[in-house]
Amino acid sequence: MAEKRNVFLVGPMGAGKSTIGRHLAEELHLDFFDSDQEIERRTGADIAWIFDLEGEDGFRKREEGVIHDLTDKQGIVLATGGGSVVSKAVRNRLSARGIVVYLQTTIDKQVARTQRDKRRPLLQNDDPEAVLIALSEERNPLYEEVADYVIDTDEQSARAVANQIIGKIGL
Ligand SMILES: Nc1ncnc2c1ncn2[C@@H]1O[C@H](COP(=O)(O)OP(=O)(O)O)[C@@H](O)[C@H]1O
Ligand SMILES: O=C(O)C1=C[C@@H](OP(=O)(O)O)[C@@H](O)[C@H](O)C1
Ligand SMILES: [Mg+2]
Repeated sequence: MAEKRNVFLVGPMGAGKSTIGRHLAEELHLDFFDSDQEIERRTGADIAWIFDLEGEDGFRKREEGVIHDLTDKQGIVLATGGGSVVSKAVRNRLSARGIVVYLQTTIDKQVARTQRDKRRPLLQNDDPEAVLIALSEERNPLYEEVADYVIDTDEQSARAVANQIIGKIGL
């Protein structure tokens, strides 16, 4: 049987990777994974607690390991965490193992979509917008580097974005 393709979603916090990924997997009849959820499942600890105990470096090591393991699979949609692409090993692994889709959005939408959710430790401070701007300067070139496709998520519902991805990637 022909190898089943994987779809990997990358992009910043609030781009909609976790939400759109779920819809995409449902539509394509693929299994859905989320690297943050998988880290929490394996450790039995939430992301904020891991950041507290192990720092961002500890979290990144776990994230890299989880993404490496999940990308061994075939026929999955994987929503990655927004910072995972900082690792070159992660970027290489995603490129080698599936179709990489960069979900793009504006800083304003990121702020609006993440402000009520206390689960993102990097945004629990006085000026989350400034953090998102700084991260975008560092990471947007990396999302672009690794992406096979770039999709704007600003003006459409999560389900509509999932359908647009399906149209573009031709799965
Ligand atoms: N296209 C969209 N339009 C409106 N709201 C969205 C869209 N995509 C995601 N959201 C909402 O934004 C929030 C963050 O989405 P999430 O999937 O967690 O993003 P990410 O995983 O990229 O950080 C959630 O409340 C989700 O329902
Ligand atoms: O951008 C980041 O560094 C992070 C993004 C989060 O995932 P989402 O991109 O799904 O919000 C999560 O992995 C963690 O809070 C760190
Ligand atoms: Mg997510």
